[in-house]
Amino acid sequence: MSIESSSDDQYGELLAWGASMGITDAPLSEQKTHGAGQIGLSSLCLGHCLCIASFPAAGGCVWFLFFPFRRGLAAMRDLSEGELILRVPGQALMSSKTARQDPRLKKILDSFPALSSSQILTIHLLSEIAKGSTSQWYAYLVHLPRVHHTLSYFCSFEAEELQEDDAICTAKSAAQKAYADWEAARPVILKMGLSHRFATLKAWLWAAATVSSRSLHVPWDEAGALCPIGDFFNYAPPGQHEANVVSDSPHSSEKEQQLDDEQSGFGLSMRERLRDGGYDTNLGAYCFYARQQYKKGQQVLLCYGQYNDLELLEYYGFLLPHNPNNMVYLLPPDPLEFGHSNLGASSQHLACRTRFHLMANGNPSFSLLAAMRLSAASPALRKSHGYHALSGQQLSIEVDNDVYRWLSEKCQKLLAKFPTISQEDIVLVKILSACCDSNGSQTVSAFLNELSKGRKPFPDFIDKDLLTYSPTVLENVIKQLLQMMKVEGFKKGFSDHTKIAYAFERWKAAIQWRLSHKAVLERCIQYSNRKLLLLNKELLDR
Ligand SMILES: C[S@@+](CC[C@H](N)C(=O)[O-])C[C@H]1O[C@@H](n2cnc3c(N)ncnc32)[C@H](O)[C@@H]1O
Repeated sequence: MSIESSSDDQYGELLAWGASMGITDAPLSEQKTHGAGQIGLSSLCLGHCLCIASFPAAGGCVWFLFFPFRRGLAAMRDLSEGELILRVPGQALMSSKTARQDPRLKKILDSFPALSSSQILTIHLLSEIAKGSTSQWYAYLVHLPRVHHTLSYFCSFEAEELQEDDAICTAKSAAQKAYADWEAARPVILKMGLSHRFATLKAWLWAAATVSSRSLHVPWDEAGALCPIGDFFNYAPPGQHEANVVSDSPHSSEKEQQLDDEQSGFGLSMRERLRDGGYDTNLGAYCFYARQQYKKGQQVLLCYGQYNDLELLEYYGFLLPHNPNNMVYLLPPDPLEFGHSNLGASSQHLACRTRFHLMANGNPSFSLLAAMRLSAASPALRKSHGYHALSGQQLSIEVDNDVYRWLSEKCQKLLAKFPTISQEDIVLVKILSACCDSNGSQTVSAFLNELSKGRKPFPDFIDKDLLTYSPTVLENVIKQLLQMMKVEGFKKGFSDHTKIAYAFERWKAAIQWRLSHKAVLERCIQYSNRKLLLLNKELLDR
């Protein structure tokens, strides 16, 4: 078993509370044999299929800072694909419905009709936490994570470190939206008479991020519901086994390209999307199914939906080492860029921007390729053979030549706009990881001390292989670290090692995000250049 099973002591009360609420991982047949009303046959709600466990968090964990482990659910025995593995009855969920079951909260909420569902759920969470041990969800609430690193937490420096305009804008908007939501919800929190600490922006950010990163879809409320125990499942992206993210091999056919496009777009099979489970109105419970076979001890994962890297960071505060659904949006060129008139060219580009993107493996999406081919074709060719492009076919070798040259140059230009190169990002991530992983706060402070004394050789705890990087790369990295030390938030937090370490984690996440963004552009350049070589050969052979 590559995991550490968490003792029943630590989660004993939660598991017993879960059983009393009817949460169970026992098979439905047992419930039938023993009759309804005896769902919790065992005194603990887990143990038949699942247990709470800690898994090594290498590569993907952002918020479990000083603990290189991530909590999740493990298989207690071999599980087969499609097996029902957990049921959480509706009465155990926290949603806007249960918010309105609290008569005091309902009365106040009724006088604030403009609040969104997410705001209501966030207020509900804060109000239950404020109740302490008298809350019916107390046993669950005490196990919620204390820290999140969703984009709403990013300060201006951290947002800018994403280095890409759309991403920076998304991060800043997330922080602004959280602030605006808090301002609008604060009168409700104050009217409820909760203590001042529950009305702070800090408390709001935490509660809103908890809702964002843990709520599951329910049919009756767009904010979803908090689902005790069910929200212990960590995430696996859809289509993980089909997509070959790291492969650099070009597509052998346009058909294959279309298939990839569909898998990473709207073409996921219903089965792929739904087999994880959802709220079952017949059973009156949230039901979870094994999405694949699991061996005893393996981590059981849940697909929360299809997200690119920025969305994972925005809603969940973490990044996957390889996300098959990552993408880089890219608007197709205007025909004018190829010296052709744009009369008669499609003007739908802005309307369906998301369909124009580079996929995680660097290949253009089906729609982007079709649009580039149409733009690169002469008006006459566009008119006579444009439909070929729309069905994924080449219009001519010359057109494809122009397309892939444009694409390669475009990606090079985009890469050149970034203030750092990938190698510098890699070194920075290594340094920040060393700061956060080894000795936690002590390491951070030792590191900052070394830096403030202007010592150029990296402190001992930093990976020695850093010295194999070119002096220019290292100089630039040191410049960035020193620049970061001047940032107001960091300066103030120097005495608080935990705060600094959290800030390092967010900074690291921003750098990792831009690294994976650049990696897609780099893969696209390689892909386009390989295509150009093949096309040139075809031209010569003609
Ligand atoms: C619904 S909770 C899952 C359970 C959570 N690990 C816990 O201990 O409560 C979602 C959060 O878990 C973490 N998480 C989930 N899947 C992850 C993954 N594949 N890699 C890294 N972190 C993940 C992220 O912090 C995310 O916001």
